[in-house]
Amino acid sequence: MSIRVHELAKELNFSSKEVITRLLALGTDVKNHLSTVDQKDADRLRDQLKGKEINLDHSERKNSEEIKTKTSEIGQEDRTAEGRTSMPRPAYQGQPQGSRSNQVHNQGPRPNAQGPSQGPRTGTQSPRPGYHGQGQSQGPRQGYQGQPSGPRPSYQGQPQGPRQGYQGQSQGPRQGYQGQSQGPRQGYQGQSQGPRQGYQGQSQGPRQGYQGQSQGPRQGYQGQSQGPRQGYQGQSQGPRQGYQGQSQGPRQGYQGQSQGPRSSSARAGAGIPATPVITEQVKRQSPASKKAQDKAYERKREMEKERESVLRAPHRRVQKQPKKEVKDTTPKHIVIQESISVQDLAIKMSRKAGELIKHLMNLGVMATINQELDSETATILANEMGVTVEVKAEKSLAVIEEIEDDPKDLTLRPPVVTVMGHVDHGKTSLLDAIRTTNVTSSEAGGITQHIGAYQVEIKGQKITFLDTPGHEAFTAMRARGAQVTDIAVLVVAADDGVMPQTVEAINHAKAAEVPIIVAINKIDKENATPERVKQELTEYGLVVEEWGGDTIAVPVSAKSKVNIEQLLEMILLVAEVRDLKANPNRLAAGTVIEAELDKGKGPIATVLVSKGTLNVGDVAVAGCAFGRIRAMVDDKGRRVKKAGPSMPVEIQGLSEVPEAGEPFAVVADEKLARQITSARTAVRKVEESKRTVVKVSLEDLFDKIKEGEIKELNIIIKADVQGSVEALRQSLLRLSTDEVRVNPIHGGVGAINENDIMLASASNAIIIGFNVRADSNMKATADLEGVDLRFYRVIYDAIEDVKAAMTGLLDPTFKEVVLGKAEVRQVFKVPKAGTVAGCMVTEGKILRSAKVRVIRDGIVIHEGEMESLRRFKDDVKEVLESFECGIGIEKYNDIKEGDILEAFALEEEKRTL
Ligand SMILES: Nc1nc2c(ncn2[C@@H]2O[C@H](COP(=O)(O)OP(=O)(O)OP(=O)(O)O)[C@@H](O)[C@H]2O)c(=O)[nH]1
Repeated sequence: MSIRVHELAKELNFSSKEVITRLLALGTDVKNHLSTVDQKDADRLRDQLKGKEINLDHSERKNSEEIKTKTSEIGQEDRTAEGRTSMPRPAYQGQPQGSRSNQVHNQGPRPNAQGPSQGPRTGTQSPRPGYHGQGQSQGPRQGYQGQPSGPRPSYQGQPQGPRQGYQGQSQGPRQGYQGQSQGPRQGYQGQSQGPRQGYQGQSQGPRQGYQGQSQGPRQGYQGQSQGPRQGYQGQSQGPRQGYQGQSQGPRQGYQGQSQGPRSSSARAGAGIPATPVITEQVKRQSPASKKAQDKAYERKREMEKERESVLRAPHRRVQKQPKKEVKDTTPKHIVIQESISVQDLAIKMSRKAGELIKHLMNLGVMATINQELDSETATILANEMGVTVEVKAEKSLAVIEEIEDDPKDLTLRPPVVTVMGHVDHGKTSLLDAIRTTNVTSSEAGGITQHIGAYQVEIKGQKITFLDTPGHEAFTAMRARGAQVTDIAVLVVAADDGVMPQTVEAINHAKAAEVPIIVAINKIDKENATPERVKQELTEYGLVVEEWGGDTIAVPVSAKSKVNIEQLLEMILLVAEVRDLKANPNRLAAGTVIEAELDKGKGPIATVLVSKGTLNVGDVAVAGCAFGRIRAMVDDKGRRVKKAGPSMPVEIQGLSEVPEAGEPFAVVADEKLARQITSARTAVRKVEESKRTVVKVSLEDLFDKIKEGEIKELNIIIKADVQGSVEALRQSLLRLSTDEVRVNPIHGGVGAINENDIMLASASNAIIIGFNVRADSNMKATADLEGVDLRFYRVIYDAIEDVKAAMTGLLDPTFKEVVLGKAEVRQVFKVPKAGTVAGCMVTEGKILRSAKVRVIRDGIVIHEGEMESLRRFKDDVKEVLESFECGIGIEKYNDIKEGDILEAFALEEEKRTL
């Protein structure tokens, strides 16, 4: 009856592998655990193992010394076909005497086994895995080697306890162990002197693995070697891997009496185990060995702790280091553009925005996180914080680069005309007359649309008229940087002559360096005196041709449509002289004339093409708006697909409503358009935050002159009477020097109005008010536009200030601060006290201590001290807005109802130069 290997193994309480080995040793052919073994072979194995079992039982009750004996006996019974067994063992040679894997004293023929081996083997002689020999081992040790007479992987020496890998005086050949084995074995060589793999007992040649008394460098164990070793070394002095008993060389792992440096744990003396790994075997060890082992264990623990702390220490340092590095990595140098927000700067500097704001406060700048800082402020701030700054003006996307056209590509384009003039002089009528008297038959029947501009054709040539008459719109557009007008038509009613707004218009056109054609209108009227108009015009630098000048003046009647064509011809003539040209074959660019949000069409904008040709389908950018042009309509309401230079068209397709006066341009694609508009939005934000920056002021005039920024000081003079305007103008003109020319671009009678501010803004001028005021709205506008307003009551003061500013000596020690305004509602004559004005405080507050100024129709008629301030019958120190009060002015009684009393104080001001 046969039995399967695994069943037999189970029965014998062995592993299948072991059973297979044993069966093979018995000559039974088995391959694996499923192989069948016949009854006879199984019995043979059973018989063989019977004795061993007895021994095993017995050995469990013995101490290690006995165990050794038992194992020897077991070895005789040949559990592993090695030692004294008669079974062949692979790789064994010589006379093995030491313990080997599971076999001691085996004598049987083994494959390659020759001679009595004494070297170390895998395992020991004790009933421990891998232990054999006479090592006097007392405790379980791994890799321990006392004074082994044979080399073993790991442990060698005088083992006292059962150890893994221990080999005492083993004599049998073992795997990896070579005691005094003399027979040729694989891996083992007892007293062999030749090179061996694995153990070599007393060999002297180079060996791999163990070497008994070898002195050469060895891998693995070396008995008395003296060289450096890896692992434990018994008495060895040579280099070894694994354990070495009394080694003196540097070793890796455990070293018995070694004196050399060791990595990992080290044990003193021979036979002290490195680690108590095999707990089962601890039971068997003697008290002495136990004590020694405990000691060793404790010591090892200590060493491990030490080692751990050493390992941790640098780790901790490594963890801390990055923190330090984070601080150190704060940039020391940054590159910024011309402006940067506090937040962005903080990010660039790797600092907190709050920190920057704090520093800014220390520098006297109150800023929010989103506030844009100019490069100068940002540089000062960063320097304060130890960071150097490089300002790199990157090419801004916000500005579409101007492409210079080749002169040969340029062709004549129609002139763009703006009609200006005084109120009611007939501007609108003239524009209508021109539009309706349009001479082209081809356009007859076309419904004229008001899209902000229109074109007329005369003698085959076109003229573009901007629909919004007046210099206000013209200047407002200029203030936005758009100068679309080529020629100004100045309408002067022949029956009225040159009026204040006529003068304004002349000055605005001159400031823009736009040629003027005078249309003397209403000549149909009986009281029309065109000659007087021509006469008056000369006073403003416009001398008509017939009087030897270069100003073209055409007498017209808008109402009767007289001389309209002649006017148009004159416009063409001037245009011809100006040689107005553009390149039609390029991407279009121009200006937004008007824009609105149409309920049906969305954002619509009338644009005037200045160069190139605009096509439906083009992607256009207008200010901060962009989009693909869906449709275009001309001034006659016709759908068009193209619009060349000087042609006004209404376009649809923009993302939002752009502002009038903003430039527009066609770009390559929507992506670029999007980039440009987002850059412009950013720029706009910056500009908004910089709005308060004064363009030119008397305070910084000297600096700007010095820096060469200003070569011309533009001044607008507003005075109570024309005589004062003239007097101031002449005096200021005389201040011109080689470095800077004083240029009074406009002078007029009356209060400072929005047009003055717009002109000043567009022309970078300052405004001098002589005996006139600007209302609070105008002041706010001036502040917004960055226009410097100056008020004087003495011409000499005004002259002196400008002079001082030009020479860098301006000393505005006192600055006037308007405290409040009161409107005179009633005037009382009080005996002895004089005239008292019953007022309503309309703005701010009136202080008793303040100075007071009497303004009538925007003109300052008196300035003096306040004599009394009363609420009902009580004297008070101040009266707030919306309260009534009585004001008496020192030595002044000419107060009238409707006058404005302005309370002001003079505050000392530090010079800013
Ligand atoms: N007799 C006569 N009257 C004219 C002539 N041109 C305009 N008018 C009249 O003058 C008045 C003012 O004309 P507008 O065209 O409104 O003048 P404006 O300059 O546009 O006026 P504002 O829009 O207020 O600035 C109207 O009543 C017109 O009829 C003209 O050539 N002859």
